Amino acid sequence: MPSADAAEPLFPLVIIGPMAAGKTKIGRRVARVLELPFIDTDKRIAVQNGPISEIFDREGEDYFRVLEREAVVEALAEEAVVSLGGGAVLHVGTQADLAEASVVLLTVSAEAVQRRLSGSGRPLLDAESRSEATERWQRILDERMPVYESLADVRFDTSSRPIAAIADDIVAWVRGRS
Ligand SMILES: Nc1ncnc2c1ncn2[C@@H]1O[C@H](COP(=O)(O)OP(=O)(O)O)[C@@H](O)[C@H]1O
Ligand SMILES: O=C(O)C1=C[C@@H](OP(=O)(O)O)[C@@H](O)[C@H](O)C1
Ligand SMILES: [Mg+2]
Repeated sequence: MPSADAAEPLFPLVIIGPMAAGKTKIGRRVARVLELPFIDTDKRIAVQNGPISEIFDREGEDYFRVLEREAVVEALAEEAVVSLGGGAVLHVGTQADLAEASVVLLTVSAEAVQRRLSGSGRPLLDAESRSEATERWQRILDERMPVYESLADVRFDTSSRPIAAIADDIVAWVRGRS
């Protein structure tokens, strides 16, 4: 993992990581504390196109990824805290863009994520049971972890601490580099 360099520009400040790691909730909180705008790319896509699960049903994942890439490009142009969807980092253009950004990776254990998944509206985790959803989550994470790790400047685990405490740690990291 590259080390943070205080000479590098802070923006964009981007939160990445697996589904239900806390990117949306914690990113919003970080933005509030830093008094910056907050952008969640999934939220933007949903405002313009309807719920994510309906986009997957209607048009398929590939179409969602096109919309997602457009939302990411737009978001990264702003001085904001930007939380991405878990799969946004699969796009090679986004990987290149994130190499120039400040990137915070949020991680979470499978045990903790299991409690966060019920009725989550995440089409890739649609399953009969919570344990099946967690198995899917794990398989997807195993595939993506090398990408997350290659892009991250710093990482925080969200499995067992409150959202506010994790957000404060991220803010301290940001302030330490600016
Ligand atoms: N540190 C945490 N402790 C407990 N629950 C959390 C924590 N962070 C997030 N959650 C919960 O997990 C769920 C997923 O959070 P969310 O921010 O939507 O994750 P992501 O955007 O990474 O998919 C939400 O219900 C949220 O309240
Ligand atoms: O990991 C993924 O491929 C996805 C993650 C979701 O966002 P969160 O990571 O915020 O749940 C959302 O973009 C979509 O359901 C696909
Ligand atoms: Mg999210």
